[in-house]
Amino acid sequence: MSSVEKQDELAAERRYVSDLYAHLDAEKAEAAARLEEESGRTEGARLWERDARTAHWSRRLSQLRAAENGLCFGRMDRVDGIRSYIGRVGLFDDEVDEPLLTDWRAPGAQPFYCATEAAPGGIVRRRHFRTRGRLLLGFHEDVLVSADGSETVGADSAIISSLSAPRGESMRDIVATIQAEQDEIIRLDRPGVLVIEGGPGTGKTAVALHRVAFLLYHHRERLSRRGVLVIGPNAGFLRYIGSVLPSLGETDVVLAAPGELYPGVTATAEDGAEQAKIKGDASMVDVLRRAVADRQEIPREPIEIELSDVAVHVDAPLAEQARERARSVGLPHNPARRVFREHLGALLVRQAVCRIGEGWLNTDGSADLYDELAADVRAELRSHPGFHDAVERLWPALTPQRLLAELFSSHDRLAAAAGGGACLAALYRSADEAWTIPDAPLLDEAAELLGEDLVEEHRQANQKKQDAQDYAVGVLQILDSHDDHDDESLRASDVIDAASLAGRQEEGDHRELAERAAADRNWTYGHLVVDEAQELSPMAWRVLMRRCPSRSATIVGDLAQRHSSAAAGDWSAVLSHYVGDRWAYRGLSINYRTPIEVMAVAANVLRAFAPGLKPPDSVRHGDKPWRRRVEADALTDALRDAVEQEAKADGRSIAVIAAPQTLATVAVPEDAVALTPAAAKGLEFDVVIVLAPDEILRDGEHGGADLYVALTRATRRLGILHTAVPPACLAGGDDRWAEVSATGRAIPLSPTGK
Ligand SMILES: Nc1ncnc2c1ncn2[C@@H]1O[C@H](COP(=O)(O)OP(=O)(O)OP(=O)(O)O)[C@@H](O)[C@H]1O
Repeated sequence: MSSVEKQDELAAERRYVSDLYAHLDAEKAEAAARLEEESGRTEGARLWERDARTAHWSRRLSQLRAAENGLCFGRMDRVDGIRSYIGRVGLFDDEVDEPLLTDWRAPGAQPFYCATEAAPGGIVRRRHFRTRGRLLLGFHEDVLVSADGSETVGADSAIISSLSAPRGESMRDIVATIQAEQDEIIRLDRPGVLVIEGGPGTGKTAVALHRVAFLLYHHRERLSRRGVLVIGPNAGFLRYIGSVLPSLGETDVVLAAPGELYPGVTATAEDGAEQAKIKGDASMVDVLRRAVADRQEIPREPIEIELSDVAVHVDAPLAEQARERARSVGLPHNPARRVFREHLGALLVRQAVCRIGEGWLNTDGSADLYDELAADVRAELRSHPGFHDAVERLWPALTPQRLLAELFSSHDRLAAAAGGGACLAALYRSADEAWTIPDAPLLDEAAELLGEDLVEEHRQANQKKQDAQDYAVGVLQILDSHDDHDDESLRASDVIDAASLAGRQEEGDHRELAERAAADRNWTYGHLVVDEAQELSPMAWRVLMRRCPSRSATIVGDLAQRHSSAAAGDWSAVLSHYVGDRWAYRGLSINYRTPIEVMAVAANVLRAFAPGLKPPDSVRHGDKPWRRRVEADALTDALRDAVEQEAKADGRSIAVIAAPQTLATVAVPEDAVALTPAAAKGLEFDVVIVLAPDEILRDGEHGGADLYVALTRATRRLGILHTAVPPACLAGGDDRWAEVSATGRAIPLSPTGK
């Protein structure tokens, strides 16, 4: 295409895109007006109708607003002459009854992502638009089949220019440049569990999030009622990915880190490797069971309760009898407490009446008198502090927090909970220590074993909730059975379920779905996404699977990047317990983050610690990495120089990654963010400087994987500051490294001067 033709084409595309924005503005105005009208409606509409329509218009408005930047990002022309524009939302021209813009998730948009020169799939031309705000800056064109039928070479410049752009603080969506191997996974519309595995930078996170947007688009009613739970390794990572789904117009999503799996607790403290391994093991289910059983006590000495006419005694056989009765009903600990209290009370009443009537009360002949006396004793016991204390001591009401805090701070309780199995002494700690991340799944497991907290206020709250839900179920049934519907119209239960409607009945609960779901331990989600899934322990998987009984899940990870010693080493070990072998696996093989030069260094490290694994192939070139060796006491100065040098190029994000013990000894300049390899998981930066890699390798069971993670965070440049002879996996290969001018006190890399 000549440059004049290209200018004409660009002008035509600009006119089209400008019309699309005019259409978008009109739709936004319409949606805002309808939203205002519905939310201000106080009469003439039933409550559920108003809520449903408000939700509908509110969602449409957020989607239209989210589409503002880069509304339209491409065009494709088919062999039959039909032309489609692809964008963030679908727009339709009612006047001419034709689509103006096809939503990227619609089936009609798929060829835009999949057509290749080898398999053009009926597409002759594809254009990728470059935009800034509302402005169309230019386009890249792939001619997939030339006019004379011979295939021509297309360009992948759209993705290369997207990947070469500097990275900001948060991840961007990739709708404009999804690649064919990613598209196949995003659009995989099968129920059940899907595992996505791939090396660093292969787009696993991006693909999983776009898959959520795809599933919400196609199964909106089912999924937005229950929401989607996305689990990521830590708060920093969740912040980093947090704007991707909103930028795609999706908000019914809860993002949480493993330390937040138990509502009300936000655990960020790490455990030592030994503790984490014990706490994450599935055997903790039995440990907790024994810990609960251990709290159902038998007194060593009889407990005396002084009544007005007689003293009664809770001795071992009596307590044993009450405990067996309470255990036999099969309820969790807290609800079973009522059975224990009633049975113990009954046994004590019998004991009291026998003592009071000893010698004069004949139970055969004076039943009325016996009953009268028993009623008096029962009434007295009911409010007797001694009786309450005895019940509290022998079968205490327990919260998960109390159970765990009292277990970890008692050598005796830990020994009892071990029950002859592996020793739990390493878990000992004081009662007031902060919750650790591996504690969160244990708290949730404990909540299962203890049962709903049946103290009065909770009982009442639950009752209120149940009443509201019963009411809501009734409302929905009546509305659905009495309304006349044609097939196209909304039914009450299509747009709102009983739990949501009940939620809105409850006074003052105007929270969004995501907020309500995050606060409710019993909430079950429509779909689950687990990122960095290779890190999760069997105990964490139990909680997650409880939150997702439908087993509709996208699991994303890379076993080569595994840091945790508590996690399983293969996917079947994780999943077989929940879904047998009924899960699908897809791999990603192209690294979109790390330049070829940096990946060559990282691949050597991977080969050293996991020789069987193949590193992903990078798609683009970048700078050669640099390395330098300094004395340990010169590390801060060398780092300051290096950061200063890298910061000269404006707008570059810089990370310094090192083992915790190294970070503790250096001052990291303000222009850079300091991270351990574990905290750097899933993140990326324009420039990464790794300090003392030998320390990273030495730190813990998976030092090799940690170093591999650290080296693969760079999108442009990698630098390494050694304080010792480089480890074998980073030594040699001089042609792989850039020359660096050694300012300051640099010393030879190794004693041989290499
Ligand atoms: N199709 C694409 N178009 C543009 N950018 C892409 C594409 N696929 C991936 N990327 C970019 O590549 C980078 C790496 O993606 P992502 O973080 O999803 O990889 P990952 O496999 O989860 O990596 P890691 O395992 O290292 O955490 C991100 O900047 C992402 O936006």
